[in-house]
Amino acid sequence: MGVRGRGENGTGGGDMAVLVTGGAGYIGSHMVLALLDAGHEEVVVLDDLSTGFDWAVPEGVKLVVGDVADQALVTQTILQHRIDALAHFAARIVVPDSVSDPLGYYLANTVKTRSLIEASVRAGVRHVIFSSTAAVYGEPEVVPVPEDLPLKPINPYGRSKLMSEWMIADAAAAHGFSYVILRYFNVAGADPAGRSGQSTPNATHLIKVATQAALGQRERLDVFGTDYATPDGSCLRDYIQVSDLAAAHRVALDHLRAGGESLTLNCGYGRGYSVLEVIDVVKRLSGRDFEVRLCPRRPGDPAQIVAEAALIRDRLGWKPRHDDLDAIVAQALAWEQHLGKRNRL
Ligand SMILES: NC(=O)c1ccc[n+]([C@@H]2O[C@H](COP(=O)([O-])OP(=O)(O)OC[C@H]3O[C@@H](n4cnc5c(N)ncnc54)[C@H](O)[C@@H]3O)[C@@H](O)[C@H]2O)c1
Ligand SMILES: O=c1ccn([C@@H]2O[C@H](COP(=O)(O)OP(=O)(O)O[C@H]3O[C@H](CO)[C@@H](O)[C@H](O)[C@H]3O)[C@@H](O)[C@H]2O)c(=O)[nH]1
Repeated sequence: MGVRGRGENGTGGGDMAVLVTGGAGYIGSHMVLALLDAGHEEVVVLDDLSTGFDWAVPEGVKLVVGDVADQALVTQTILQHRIDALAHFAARIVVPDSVSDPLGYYLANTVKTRSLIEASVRAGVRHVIFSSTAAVYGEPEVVPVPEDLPLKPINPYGRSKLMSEWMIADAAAAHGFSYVILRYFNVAGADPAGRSGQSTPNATHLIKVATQAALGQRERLDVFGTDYATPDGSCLRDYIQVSDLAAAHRVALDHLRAGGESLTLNCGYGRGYSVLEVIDVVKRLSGRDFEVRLCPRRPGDPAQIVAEAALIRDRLGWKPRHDDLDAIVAQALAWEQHLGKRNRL
């Protein structure tokens, strides 16, 4: 372990590079933009394009198309591009899918992460940033949820991510790399400059689905459950804007490269909105009154999940700049319109 090398076609210069797995996807593409905007030019994306898009990777950024579990490819990429840090976004991400296909999720999110971490550590990666999720808390007894609450995920997706968290912490202790595990709450919105957004055609995320309904791309919106123990009976979520989340990764990278300690941090704003509140905002901002159907609960959904959001500000000095549901929904609507035009071309 710990042997570094350099391939014949290295990125060059003294700077080390970041490997972003899943960088052609929604959140990963925003991290690539955040790194470029901050002047980190040495970024390499590894993505199998299963849910991502090659056009989401900015020009000039190297895209390696392949699987994170392909250890030969990972090793070659790390050595060739002098990678010292790994930001691991690649995963399957849909909670109800994980309930119907748990083995697929444990393979994609746990087994493949094990393979990636092994290859990365062997090739000399020093720092790991891992995309975890609020789903590791399950149905929390305390809201807002602090990081040290007992972890009791209630769906295979959350368990697949929690196992990876444990694996990364154990491997870091044994092999001497440092890590930041970021537990995202509900990620939404788009790059305010319109360079990227949530582009998966069959995405299941509430704000995406609601904006598609508002723009006439879906017949209606189904609300999954109105009998929860919440103020209006629908589920409460803490929606974090995607560029704010990307900025959290950037400061996490700076922290680790400066020799900072390993951390596990919530990424949210600390305030919950109900499904019905979100729908109202989408209707108001779009000016469209689409059909909303009240449906039974969806399997695997916790009633409410809101971040205790102080630790990341304290430890990383992270300051959100887009904590505003109206702005998040407006960005999502603008991105959906952009995609609509793009698809008609
Ligand atoms: N979107 C959210 O609200 C949310 C919340 C919490 C955590 N997360 C986590 O954030 C990360 C990114 O999610 P996203 O919303 O950007 O999803 P996404 O589907 O847009 O991005 C995932 C990317 O990973 C790629 N990928 C998947 N499996 C791969 C593999 N085996 N090898 C190489 N590439 C692979 C896909 O092609 C895609 O580009 C995931 O780890 C997810 O669990 C997302
Ligand atoms: O058409 C829809 C879509 C969603 N919802 C509800 O809206 C809420 C949010 O759902 P969704 O946007 O699908 O996100 P979550 O299931 O909360 O999961 C997201 O947020 C988690 C962190 O909280 C991440 O781990 C997951 O990857 C990410 O998909 C839930 O109550 C859903 O039941 C609806 O009522 N109708």
